[in-house]
Amino acid sequence: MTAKILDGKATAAEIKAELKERVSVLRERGVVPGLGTILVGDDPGSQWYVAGKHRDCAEVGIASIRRDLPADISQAELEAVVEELNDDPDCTGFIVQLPLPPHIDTDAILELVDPAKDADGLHPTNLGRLVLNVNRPITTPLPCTPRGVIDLMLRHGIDLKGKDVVVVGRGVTVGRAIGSLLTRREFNATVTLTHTGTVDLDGHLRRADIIVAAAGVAGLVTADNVKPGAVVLDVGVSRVEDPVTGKSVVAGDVAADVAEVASWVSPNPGGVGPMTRALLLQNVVESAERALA
Ligand SMILES: Nc1nc(=O)c2c([nH]1)NC[C@@H]1CN(c3ccc(C(=O)N[C@@H](CCC(=O)O)C(=O)O)cc3)C=[N+]21
Repeated sequence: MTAKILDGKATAAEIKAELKERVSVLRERGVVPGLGTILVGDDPGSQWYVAGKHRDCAEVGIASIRRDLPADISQAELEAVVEELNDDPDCTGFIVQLPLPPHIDTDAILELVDPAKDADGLHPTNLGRLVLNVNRPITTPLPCTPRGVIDLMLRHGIDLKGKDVVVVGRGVTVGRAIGSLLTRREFNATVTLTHTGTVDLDGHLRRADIIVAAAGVAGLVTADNVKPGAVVLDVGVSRVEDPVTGKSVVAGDVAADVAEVASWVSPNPGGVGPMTRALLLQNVVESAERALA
C-alpha cells in the first residue's frame, strides 16, 4: 500500500480562495482586514516566514502592517509597539514572530496582545476560552496549527469521530492545544498526548488511528510504529545535515517508510506548514468579521 497525500499546499490554496471572497464582502462593507507582524532581529528564517505571511495577505486582499525592529530593542520599547498595534484600527489581527531574543520576557509580550486581535490564537485568554468553552461554538481566535491539522483531514474526507488520535509532543503551538479541539463534540475524537516522558511510545503509536507527530525530532515515527491504514500528520520541523551533500535541510518527524503502511500522510514541507499560514489569515478575517457584527 502507498499512502495518499494530504496536500497542504492545495488545501491552503482552497482556503485562501474562500477567504478572498470573504475579504471582498468585508471591503464592500467598508472594512479592510489588516494583518500586523512584529519581527525582532535579523534571523533569516524568521524574516523569510514573515515575508511569506505578507505575500499570503496580498493574495487574499488583506492589508499588511509590518514592524521590523532591532535585536537590541528593550522590553518597554517592544511593549509600546504591541500597544500601538492593539490601538491601530487598521490592524484587525497581528502576530509577534517567535522566538524573541533571550533578554525579552516573551510571555509578558504575548499577554499584552489584545485577545481580540490575537492572530496566532495563542493568547492565554483565548487558550483559556478554548479549554472552558466546551459546549458552545467558539467565537475567539483558535491556534492556527491545530486548526490546520484538523482542517487538512476534514477537507480530505477523513472522519474524526470516535478515532484514537495519538499526539507526539507537548509544545504550546500544537500538542497542548490540539486535544482541546479534537475532543470537542463536533469532532469527538479520543486523544492521547505523548511526550519525552512517555514510557511506551511505540505501544501508543501502534494503536493509533491518527498520529499527529509534533515533537521536532527528525524521523521519530517510522513504519514499525504505525498501524496499517493509519493517518499520519507530520508537523515537526527540524534541521538536519543531508548525508550526501552535507547541507542543512528541513526534516519532519515522520520517516519516509511510513508511506508504505499508512493510508494518508501529510508531506513536510507541503503539508501542515501552508495550512498554518492559511488559518492565520482566517483568524484575521474572522476577527474583522466579528468586529463588524
Ligand atoms: N508568532 C509566531 N507564529 C507562528 O505561527 C510561528 C512563529 N511565531 N515562529 C516560527 C513558526 C514556524 N512557522 C511556520 C509556518 C509555516 C511554515 C511553512 O509554510 N512551511 C512550508 C515550507 C517552507 C520552507 O520551504 O522552508 C511548508 O511546510 O511547506 C513553516 C513554519 C510558524 N511559526
